[in-house]
Amino acid sequence: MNGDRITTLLRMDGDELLRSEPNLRDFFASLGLCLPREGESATDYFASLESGLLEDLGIERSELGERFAAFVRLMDGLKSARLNQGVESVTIRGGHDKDGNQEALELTVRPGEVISIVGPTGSGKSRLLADIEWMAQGDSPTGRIILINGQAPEAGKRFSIDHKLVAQLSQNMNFVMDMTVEEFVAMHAESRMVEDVAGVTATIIGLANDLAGEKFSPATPVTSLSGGQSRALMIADTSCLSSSPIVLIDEIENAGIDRKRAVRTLVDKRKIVLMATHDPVLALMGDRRLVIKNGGISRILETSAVERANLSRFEEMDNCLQAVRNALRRGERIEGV
Ligand SMILES: Nc1ncnc2c1ncn2[C@@H]1O[C@H](COP(=O)(O)OP(=O)(O)OP(=O)(O)O)[C@@H](O)[C@H]1O
Repeated sequence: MNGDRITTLLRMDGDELLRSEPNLRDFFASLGLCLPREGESATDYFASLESGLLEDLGIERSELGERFAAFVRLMDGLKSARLNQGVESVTIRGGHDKDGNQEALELTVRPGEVISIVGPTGSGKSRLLADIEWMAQGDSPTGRIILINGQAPEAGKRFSIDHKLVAQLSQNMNFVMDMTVEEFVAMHAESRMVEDVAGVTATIIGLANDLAGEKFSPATPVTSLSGGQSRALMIADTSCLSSSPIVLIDEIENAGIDRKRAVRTLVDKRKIVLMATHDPVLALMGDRRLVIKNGGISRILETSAVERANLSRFEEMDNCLQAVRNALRRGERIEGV
């Protein structure tokens, strides 16, 4: 289909390539590679990579071109999919908290915004996500009303499974099917009618392995994936295959996956992202944060410039803790910190 375009991209100067297709940065990052330099085409770059490095990364040189092509097709497919399906805004019209006190607010969120949801355990963060997922119309325990483009969605849209407006990544991923990872992802890719099922499947599994601490193979049965691995697979799958304009993320916990990278993978300028979290770094990645107390939204805070400036410091602290966690998982002593 777009073979000429792929050939052109492969021959383009590295700098120009990344300027015209900034998303390709993710392609190189997902393989653990640096970016091609100015004056160097992707083809030249692939040819110049050291064999030892490729071996370490577990990629054959001959696969690089195919993977590149699969990524470009995926990117083009997503662009042409009607990504936001006409969703210009989501409005949360307040209901009441657990004691019946009114939640006096009307909050409108637009594509490109990332909203974090914070609050103590049991305060109602998941409930808020569920209200949005099911586009509550005063018929949930909170009495909230969710509007799409300022209007109540038609019942058909609300309960449609094929054209879901919302992609929900929930806390528990329980696979019950007797399938390998590859079969599972391929089945999903087929159901989304992508052209290059094998390429897309390889891209998703590659991305999931980048996010997961412990690697898994395409032949691993989905039922034997760990919590973190299945979560990583779901994140990669959602980011590559979901065309839903609204993405809900319920706590990317510390199950050994690269949480910040996972969130960056899911955030798309054309989507509305709402994320419940207890993690300060993830919370501050949002443009605004909703503070939930006793079942109601008690405050809406815009992430301030000072908080953003602090974020890099918190990230450093988080990286340090993450290194300790990883060392602990590897069975090492934690003495040299
Ligand atoms: N406004 C409300 N009115 C009545 N019940 C509510 C309200 N908000 C939340 N609940 C209920 O409170 C319980 C806890 O809420 P929820 O699971 O959303 O908490 P959470 O903040 O996600 O907790 P955690 O951080 O542990 O995941 C649920 O049973 C939920 O349905």
